[in-house]
Amino acid sequence: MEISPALELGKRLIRSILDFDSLDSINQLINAESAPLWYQDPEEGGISALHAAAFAENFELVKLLITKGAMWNAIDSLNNTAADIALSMNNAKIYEHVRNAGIRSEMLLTLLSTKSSLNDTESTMILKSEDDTAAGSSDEYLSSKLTFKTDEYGQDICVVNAGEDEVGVMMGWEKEIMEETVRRLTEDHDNLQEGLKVLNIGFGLGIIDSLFQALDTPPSLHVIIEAHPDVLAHMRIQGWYDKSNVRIVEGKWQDVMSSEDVAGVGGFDVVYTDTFSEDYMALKEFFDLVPDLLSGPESRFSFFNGLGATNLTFYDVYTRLSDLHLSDVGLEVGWSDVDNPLNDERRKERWGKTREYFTAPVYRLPIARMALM
Ligand SMILES: C[S@@+](CC[C@H](N)C(=O)[O-])C[C@H]1O[C@@H](n2cnc3c(N)ncnc32)[C@H](O)[C@@H]1O
Repeated sequence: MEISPALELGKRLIRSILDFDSLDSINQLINAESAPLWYQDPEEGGISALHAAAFAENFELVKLLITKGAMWNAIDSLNNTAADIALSMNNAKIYEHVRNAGIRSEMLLTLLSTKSSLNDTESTMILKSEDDTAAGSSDEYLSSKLTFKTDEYGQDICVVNAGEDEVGVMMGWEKEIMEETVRRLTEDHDNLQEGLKVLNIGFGLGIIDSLFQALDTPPSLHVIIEAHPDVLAHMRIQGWYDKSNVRIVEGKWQDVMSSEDVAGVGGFDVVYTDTFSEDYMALKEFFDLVPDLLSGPESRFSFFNGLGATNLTFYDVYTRLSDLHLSDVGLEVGWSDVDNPLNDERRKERWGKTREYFTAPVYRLPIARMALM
């Protein structure tokens, strides 16, 4: 097939890098001939020049390409970024260089998109979800029908249809992550004996809420914010509305934070959020509210750290971005690794027919507190 001269140059650049040509001749293609750095060669598995430089383990060239504007988050046909390739080759130096370029670029994009005039900037490639099915669009999700069922492997799941796929809103296998989260949120908490004041956003299967209720001393107050009508109906059938220490706030968290049941409480001992179909910008918006939701230095905050978890580099970038943004609002995060319970042979069984959304080998669990001055 005939391709344009510009694409031909892009192809030559990738070939030249893979052939270990000298930095001078590669520079010639980039600087004098303006070979396009964005080009991804379908005949080479969809790799870009940056991928090729990671394959060739050419650190100087990786640095040069990043300086010249190569896209750190381009993925090849196997869904790998250049950083993933460096990681698979155990090249920490290249991995960190590309990943750090990602963190810088996403920090900048978050900053730009919070300025009102640039609110809808198209360039937020990771931060903004481009999926307008129920899995990526909050409005679409909230008006979709949910199904609660036990799958063919005996696992409780709550699913929604997103385009052709069935996507898990919450799946039973996540229980181990929720258990560890509750343990770390409550262990040795100063107010544990008198009953914690807990705020949870997103009920799903009610796994984390059931764990809070099952504490030796149940919460003195347990506020749950939930937006989906089918989940609320499910909660009613299960008797959550009848529990004396539980208050259910119906609606999107974005709309109810100033309500008496949330702002009127005067601060919580534990705050957790785990919503669905929301992107990083929404999470960042929530982070900004957290200091006002906590009652004091003993209070703890956590969130389901699942964004980007189908790609190691993206997961790392999101995790570090969260850490930086939480520190901007005065919160210090302790991270711990929990083995992904899907690493074993049960993996295929656990996903059943649903779309996989968490494939990282470890879950990076955050526990944040007000940083001491
Ligand atoms: C992944 S599930 C939560 C699972 C829960 N952590 C558990 O342990 O079962 C996400 C929940 O958040 C709800 N949700 C999504 N967007 C929301 C929003 N903007 N405000 C409040 N709830 C929301 C969904 O309807 C769903 O019930």
